[in-house]
Amino acid sequence: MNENRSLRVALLGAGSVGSQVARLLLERADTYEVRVGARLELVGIGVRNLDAPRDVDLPKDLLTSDIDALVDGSDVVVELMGGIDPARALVLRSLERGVDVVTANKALVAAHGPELRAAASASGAMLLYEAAVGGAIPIIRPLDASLAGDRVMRVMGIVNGTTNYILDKMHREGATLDEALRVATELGYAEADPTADIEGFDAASKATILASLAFHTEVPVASVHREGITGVTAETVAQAEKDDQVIKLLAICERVFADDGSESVNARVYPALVAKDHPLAAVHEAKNAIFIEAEAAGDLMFYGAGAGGVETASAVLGDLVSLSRRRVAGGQALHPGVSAHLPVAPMSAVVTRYQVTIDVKDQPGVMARIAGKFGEHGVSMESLEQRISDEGIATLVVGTHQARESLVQTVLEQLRQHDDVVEVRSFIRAEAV
Ligand SMILES: NC(=O)c1ccc[n+]([C@@H]2O[C@H](COP(=O)([O-])OP(=O)(O)OC[C@H]3O[C@@H](n4cnc5c(N)ncnc54)[C@H](O)[C@@H]3O)[C@@H](O)[C@H]2O)c1
Ligand SMILES: N[C@@H](CCO)C(=O)O
Ligand code: NA
Repeated sequence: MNENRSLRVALLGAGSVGSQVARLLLERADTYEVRVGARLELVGIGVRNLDAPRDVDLPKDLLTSDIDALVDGSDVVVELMGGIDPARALVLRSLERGVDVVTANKALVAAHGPELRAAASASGAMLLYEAAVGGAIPIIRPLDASLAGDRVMRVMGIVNGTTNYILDKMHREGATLDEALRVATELGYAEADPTADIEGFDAASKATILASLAFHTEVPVASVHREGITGVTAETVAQAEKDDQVIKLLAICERVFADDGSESVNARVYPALVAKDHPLAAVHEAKNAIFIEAEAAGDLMFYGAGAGGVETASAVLGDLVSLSRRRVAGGQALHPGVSAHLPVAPMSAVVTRYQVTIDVKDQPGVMARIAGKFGEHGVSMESLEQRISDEGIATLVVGTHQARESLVQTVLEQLRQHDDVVEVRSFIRAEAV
């Protein structure tokens, strides 16, 4: 901070989120000065193309394509470019120089969190990333600070706005995935490459961040089991509707206990069935909702805008005000390292419920033989229903009680080879039914 009590803020990226951060930072400069005790002076906005059309009219003299010079002449960097390169190098260089950083870049934090935190700890700089998970919803700080004295057992919820928007439109309006994705992109919810959303990479990055904070351990993004929503068809949606259920892309992070009492953690992302009367089913459009189960606190629920430029800008600005206050007060930045070294349990060790839809040859005794396959492997069935019978083919829907993933996968493999089976049509986990 200089003698005039101002902090030089460099903004990198002026897309959906960045342009809103710039607008609010300029409009609210006087308010923030009072809140922080120093002026947050936007010294430049790093962009790729000075003349690109933008959602917001930004002062031309603030735009620059010389990002290195901008970063090197700042006290705080707000990284809203997205992607790994050059974001990683810019953030790392800033932290190494003792420059505080705010980012919304979950891909970066998930893949390089330990490296970035180490650089911040070494120089005393601060790294905040509230916007990286749940958009506007405060979720990073509650996990990192408010629940620091508790023992979190499970974190579960909807953490990707784009896929929630798409699935919601498929259920409520019969939209196709492609149509709904186009609108979600226009609304500024999707990633620059929307494959990250629909294939579950974005949610997996968020699951890594949530699990690492919740369990104080390192959960590499590569260890997160990931399934996206491209396999969710109009037929799966219609079947869920018939059963008063909806399909939601869920991220689940939990402690897993083996029979010998040893503890590990698991983080996973997949589309799952949710009962229509469960609160998650009422999460529409690009909203997110995250449930935390903690030993002392019990059940907590966080809900709000999970994506969107201006909504996400709120979380970015919250971080900016917060770290600037600390800078003004002269406080030391704290980046607690990993305090538990828990192994990551593979997907095969997970226990949950399942729904399997199987086309079988419609002949005497077939239901009993299919049921027998589940029983043989210790997978207990909750329901077995014959849905349709047409031209000698019957469609069976099997719902299981809690079962281990490895056992269910073995049953599926054997069913695919079974003489009675024409096709295993779909397989989905039932998480909140
Ligand atoms: N959009 C959301 O709802 C949302 C919510 C939470 C977090 N985020 C995260 O925020 C970040 C920004 O997202 P966005 O939606 O604003 O993206 P965006 O694609 O709308 O904007 C990114 C901007 O950065 C610019 N940029 C990219 N690389 C650059 C480079 N090398 N040099 C200069 N400029 C460069 C792009 O030209 C673009 O204008 C991403 O990390 C994203 O994951 C977005
Ligand atoms: N593309 C992301 C942005 C918010 O992180 C989403 O749809 O959730
Ligand atoms: Na958030």
